[in-house]
Amino acid sequence: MQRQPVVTATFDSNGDDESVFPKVRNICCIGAGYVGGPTCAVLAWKCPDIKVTICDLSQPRIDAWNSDTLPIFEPGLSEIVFEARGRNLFFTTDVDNAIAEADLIFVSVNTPTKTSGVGAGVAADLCYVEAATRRIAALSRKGAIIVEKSTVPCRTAESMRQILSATSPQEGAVFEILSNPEFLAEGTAVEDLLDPARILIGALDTPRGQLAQRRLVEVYANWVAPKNILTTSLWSSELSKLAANALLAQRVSSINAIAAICEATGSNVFEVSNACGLDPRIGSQFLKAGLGFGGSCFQKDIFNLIYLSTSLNLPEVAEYWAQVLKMNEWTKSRFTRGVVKKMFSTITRKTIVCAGYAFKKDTGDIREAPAINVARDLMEDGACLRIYDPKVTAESIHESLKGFTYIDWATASAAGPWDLPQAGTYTICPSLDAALVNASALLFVTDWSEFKGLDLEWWTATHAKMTKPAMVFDGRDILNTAECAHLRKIGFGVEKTGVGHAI
Ligand SMILES: NC(=O)C1=CN([C@@H]2O[C@H](COP(=O)(O)OP(=O)(O)OC[C@H]3O[C@@H](n4cnc5c(N)ncnc54)[C@H](O)[C@@H]3O)[C@@H](O)[C@H]2O)C=CC1
Ligand SMILES: O=C(O)[C@H]1O[C@H](OP(=O)(O)OP(=O)(O)OC[C@H]2O[C@@H](n3ccc(=O)[nH]c3=O)[C@H](O)[C@@H]2O)[C@H](O)[C@@H](O)[C@@H]1O
Repeated sequence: MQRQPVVTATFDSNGDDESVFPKVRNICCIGAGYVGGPTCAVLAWKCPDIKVTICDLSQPRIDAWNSDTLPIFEPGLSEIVFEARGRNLFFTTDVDNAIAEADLIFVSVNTPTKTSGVGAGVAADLCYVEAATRRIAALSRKGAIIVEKSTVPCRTAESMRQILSATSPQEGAVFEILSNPEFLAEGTAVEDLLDPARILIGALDTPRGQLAQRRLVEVYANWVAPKNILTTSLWSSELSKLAANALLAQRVSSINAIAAICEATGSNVFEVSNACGLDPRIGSQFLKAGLGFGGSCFQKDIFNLIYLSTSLNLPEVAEYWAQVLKMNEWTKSRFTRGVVKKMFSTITRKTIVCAGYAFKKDTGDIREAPAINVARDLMEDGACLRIYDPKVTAESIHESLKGFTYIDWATASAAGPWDLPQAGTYTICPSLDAALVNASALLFVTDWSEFKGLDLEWWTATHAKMTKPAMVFDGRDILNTAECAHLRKIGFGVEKTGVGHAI
């Protein structure tokens, strides 16, 4: 029998019978990534009466979630997963069954920037959101509350609604779409989820939309204070997520622009940002100058905003946001240019240590990490790079440096200074101490806590084993003013991003 689409019944806004969406008991999360995994693990931990099934198409990812070594590193996450897993938290590749059973479905799939076709390089690729929506339409037996967790362009819920209306074969299935963007930051995901600054839930202003919104509010109310749960319209909620990331990224680009002025004028960007941040109208957060922002979202979400502005015929708005990205790219390359310049304008065959590779501390994620640009630029200039990061896997470093020659640690560590057969190579090192033997320069590229507060003895021993003149380039505010002075006394050349030499 041919399946008949149920067109109007699925979004009938007059049906405000509470039983349409009973209290949430069974949640499915599509996408077991950096957002879906931690978000729904915390939800399950906080709501033992709700069954939470996190599903993904990737078998290795689900296997890792079901193992002792989770696929992502987040402080505090494993304890939560180990406690809830098997009780009311489940990880599976059986996406279809999880959808069929659920009364609320989070869509937490990836929304990367398109790499080809219309909008290539700027527009969000919604193919994963659409595929998930079509799966829900096909399999949800009675309908469900569908929650956009992924970051999506404004009005994506409308496209999802049309797909559900046109393709759901289940007679009488009732769907409602909410927007509930995620604001967690990697490295502090568990903290952010347990004590969120706000939970944002957007819904249509219809009785059914409001009912669905109430159901999701009830879930969060298990651990989030009511004053921190914000309800808005669907479109405001979708746009708020893009706006929040754009505003945060803009602050980072703004302070990096000031950092360049500081270096040229002999001032100190950390003193400047402290002075500015004490004004409560400005605030102190997100004013740390450095190597530029990385991570999977800031760039992608600003591109998204640029594409939206352009398609709304607002070229000046698009240009404004494009400048934030331009400044970020310039910041990353400025750092590398500074390194080359200070090392007598040549780094060919010089051993340079890249301390950190993740886009920020407390994560193993390297998506859009400034370290990748730095590593590639330095190798193109002939450096023999030694990379050390406490959490990033060798596999992902290799993936990000395809096309460059890898030299294993045994070979690299046996070679003396300038002894490597080839310029422009990289090695992954077992520790920072080991990496520094015979190195010409140490670059702080990620703000790992273990790089901070290294004592005078350590620095003296390090200077002794490095090739002279030994240089330290601090791109992540690792060294304070007193430490910089101590290091110079020992004999290091020290350059800190955003800090000009006193005149
Ligand atoms: N990474 C972060 O810190 C944050 C990300 N976001 C947003 O959340 C969304 C997800 O981001 P991440 O978790 O970082 O991505 P991710 O790439 O780590 O995870 C997405 C997962 O979805 C799975 N998937 C894709 N299509 C599927 C389908 N049809 N059925 C089942 N599984 C499917 C993929 O296999 C992948 O494992 C994005 O829109 C992102 O912008 C929002 C806030 C923070
Ligand atoms: O949508 C997302 O993916 C998330 O993006 C960011 O979170 P995240 O990218 O994980 O990490 P951030 O702490 O925001 O740092 C982003 C980048 O900016 C850099 N940064 C941050 C702050 C600062 O002052 N200076 C600075 O250079 C960091 O080193 C890092 O490379 C936002 O902070 C989250 O609210 C949002 O949910």
